[in-house]
Amino acid sequence: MRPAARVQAAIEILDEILEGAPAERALTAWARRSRFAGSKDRAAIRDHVYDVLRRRNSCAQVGKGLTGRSLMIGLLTLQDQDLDALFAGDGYGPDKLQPAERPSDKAVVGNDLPEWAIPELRQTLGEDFELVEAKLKERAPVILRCNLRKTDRPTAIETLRQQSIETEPHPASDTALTVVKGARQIAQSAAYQSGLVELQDASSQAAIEALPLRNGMRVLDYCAGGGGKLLAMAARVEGTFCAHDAIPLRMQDLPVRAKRAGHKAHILASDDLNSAKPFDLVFCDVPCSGSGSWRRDPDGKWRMTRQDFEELLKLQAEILDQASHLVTSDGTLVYATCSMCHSENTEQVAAFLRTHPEWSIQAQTQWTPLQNCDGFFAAVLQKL
Ligand SMILES: C[S@@+](CC[C@H](N)C(=O)[O-])C[C@H]1O[C@@H](n2cnc3c(N)ncnc32)[C@H](O)[C@@H]1O
Repeated sequence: MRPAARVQAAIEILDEILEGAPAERALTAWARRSRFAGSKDRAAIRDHVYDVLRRRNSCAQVGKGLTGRSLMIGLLTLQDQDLDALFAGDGYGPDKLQPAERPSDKAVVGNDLPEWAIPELRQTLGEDFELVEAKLKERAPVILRCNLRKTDRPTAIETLRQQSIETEPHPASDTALTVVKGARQIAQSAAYQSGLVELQDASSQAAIEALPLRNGMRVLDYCAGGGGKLLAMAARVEGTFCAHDAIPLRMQDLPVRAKRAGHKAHILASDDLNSAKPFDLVFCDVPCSGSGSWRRDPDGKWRMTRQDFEELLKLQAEILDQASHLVTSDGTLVYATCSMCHSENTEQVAAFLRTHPEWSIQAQTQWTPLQNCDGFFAAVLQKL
């Protein structure tokens, strides 16, 4: 496909997203009905769509409208691309640019955040708010976790290099590697397929590294999902690792991932929890706004409403309370989110402590993209 045809494809996909389709679904549906497109075309179109979603307000402002076409005019202007060459009206490219569509001044006012999130983020980030907001417009780096059960970081770097994937150590965690070349080869590489490395952001790895894990512990990942946090914990110590999720289907890949990594994960249904022995550590990676990972999932940023957010806050408090009953009398409860919103993090922990005076905070950490990682929050709570 020529660059202009890729732009036209992005316009059509963005129109579907604006009508309510989730971005991933719209991209997949387009790829299915466009068998002529190769993997490079699909990747380029995806980049256009995600670049727009990261800066939707700015693109709409410069492109003077909230349609796929205006957003792409805005994006390409912000990227200093030759608009007339791309909107030439030939082949499979978009129609010629009309005089009224000429973009407005590139100087953008305002930000690329939903209204409800602005006070939340300001409260957490203080004077870093503008810097973090600017970072959220960028593409996120690809980060790997080297699996300490199978390798160490220098060996993983060398093994990946032999497979044409260049990485460098990430300062946030002793297991984290930033991919600087060859990101698209990772899933097919022997290093990934044999479980030497996993995809995981550096802040999640740093949060796991800071936990008081010891050999022999019984650990429960209460909101396990795909099991990323469970696998990262199991790589660090010998113990019994159990996984639970309110939607068990979300854990369907976990057994295969655990096997690849050389661990065992015991899947527990909600009913099993009632009769389970207490756990030394319960990790709650609760459902959240995802504001810390809006670089990776910018669609999520525009989908959540204030009402959704308030419902999430209630659910988070319920999960924290339920999970606290599953911990041994001297055990550890970890509350984590991939959010930078005040109400989801420190406020949520403070509210829990007010109603559960038998718990105290051992550590509470907020990561932000200014540390070259996704925003993430973890509070380690100990029973008194
Ligand atoms: C942030 S995701 C977990 C991601 C996962 N820990 C990982 O590292 O891949 C939150 C998970 O919580 C689950 N969840 C939602 N409500 C829950 C509840 N009441 N109890 C337990 N899990 C719940 C969701 O199904 C979702 O998989």
